[in-house]
Amino acid sequence: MNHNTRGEPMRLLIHSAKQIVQVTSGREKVLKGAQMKNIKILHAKPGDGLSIVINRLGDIEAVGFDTEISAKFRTNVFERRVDASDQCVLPGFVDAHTHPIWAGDRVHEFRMKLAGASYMDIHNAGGGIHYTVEHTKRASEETLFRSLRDRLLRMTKAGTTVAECKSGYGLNADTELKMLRVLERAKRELTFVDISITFCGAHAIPKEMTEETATKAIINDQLPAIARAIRLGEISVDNIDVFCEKGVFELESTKRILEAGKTMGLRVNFHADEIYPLGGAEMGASIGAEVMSHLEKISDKAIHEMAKYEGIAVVLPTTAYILKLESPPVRKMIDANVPIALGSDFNPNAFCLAMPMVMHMACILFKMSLEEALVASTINAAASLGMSETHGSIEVGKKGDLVLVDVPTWEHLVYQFGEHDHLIQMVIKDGLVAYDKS
Ligand SMILES: N=CN[C@@H](CCC(=O)O)C(=O)O
Ligand SMILES: [Zn+2]
Repeated sequence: MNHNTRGEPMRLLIHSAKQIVQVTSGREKVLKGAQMKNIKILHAKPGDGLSIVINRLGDIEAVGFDTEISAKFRTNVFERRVDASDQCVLPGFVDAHTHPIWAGDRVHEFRMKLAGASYMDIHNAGGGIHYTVEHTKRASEETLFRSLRDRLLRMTKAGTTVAECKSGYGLNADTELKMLRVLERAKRELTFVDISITFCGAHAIPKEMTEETATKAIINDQLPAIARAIRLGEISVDNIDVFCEKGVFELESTKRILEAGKTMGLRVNFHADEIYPLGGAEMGASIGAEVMSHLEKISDKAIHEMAKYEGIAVVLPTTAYILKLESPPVRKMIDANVPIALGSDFNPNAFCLAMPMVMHMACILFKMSLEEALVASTINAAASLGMSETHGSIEVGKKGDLVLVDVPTWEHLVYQFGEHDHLIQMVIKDGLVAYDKS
């Protein structure tokens, strides 16, 4: 308990829990290598459960046994008390990679893929991202906001309290700005989730352009328009992304766009080496990219380089599964001390919003351990967004973002595939109830 909080009203007391999965307890900002296996867990003692106190700023004030906490806080009034008997408490999940704002689903392409078409076949024939762009261009801001809110709420019900959210279905300044305004509105209005906003105008080459003209349009038209809107306080942008892939934005164009974003103060967080081993991650490492996603085809050299400067690898099991891609070499990356984070990659190609399912798939497809999958969905995912000082673990001083789960031990949330709706009882965001199953 911090000094001078004696007697102050507190926002929330959670008590009687049987496990608190803190993940970290020493203010670690990111975990790598063998550290990803060693998570911090508190266990209730016979007759003494576990408590968490959250103050009126929404920050964690104390974590400990019920008896200690009730003695320390005997003079404090709690705005709300939650009895977590028989429940395990985990940090809110951080989804490190999502494309949640778009109109026009692609269920027809799911059918085409089942019949044998590849992702790039569909993309090159004008479908895929291009199909979603056409629908997103025509959608109003209000329509986009409503569907975004609904998707984010569904994520939160599955335990997500922080999500990285990309634009990228505009491909021109007007529609990209429209998407970024909607994301900004969500960031300001929605209290159940924190959002890290990513500009992904380089998500595909518009049909009427070449790679070169599209690159110039992003650097000379979209980025300046975004910088202007940021200056006017209309939007905020945290990260810059490019779909760096053979036949989309290749190495040279990707580098130019990322460097232009970097000059604007954006964090570099881009799609690399997903389908073809283009060398995207080597290029990313050469410019010190904070984060690279996918990495199915990452080279050994890039793994080595990322480990040297602690570049974070965001791996995406839903996409690898749906597109039947070879898995990224996650074990090799962990052994080399590259910090790994997980994302749902929610998008019209990979319609999955639930981090418990992502963790399960990461264990099976990418051979991650349960602990590694949890670290990758909490502290490391927060680190990928530059937010791990405040999010991603249950520690005093951090944000009160929690998931309360009715399971014998926390591992059940990952083990019981697809059962998160049944198991998650409550999600807390900044000490307020964001979702209550009862
Ligand atoms: N690969 C590029 N971007 C997305 C897919 C976007 C889409 O197909 O609409 C991804 O991360 O998987
Ligand atoms: Zn993506």
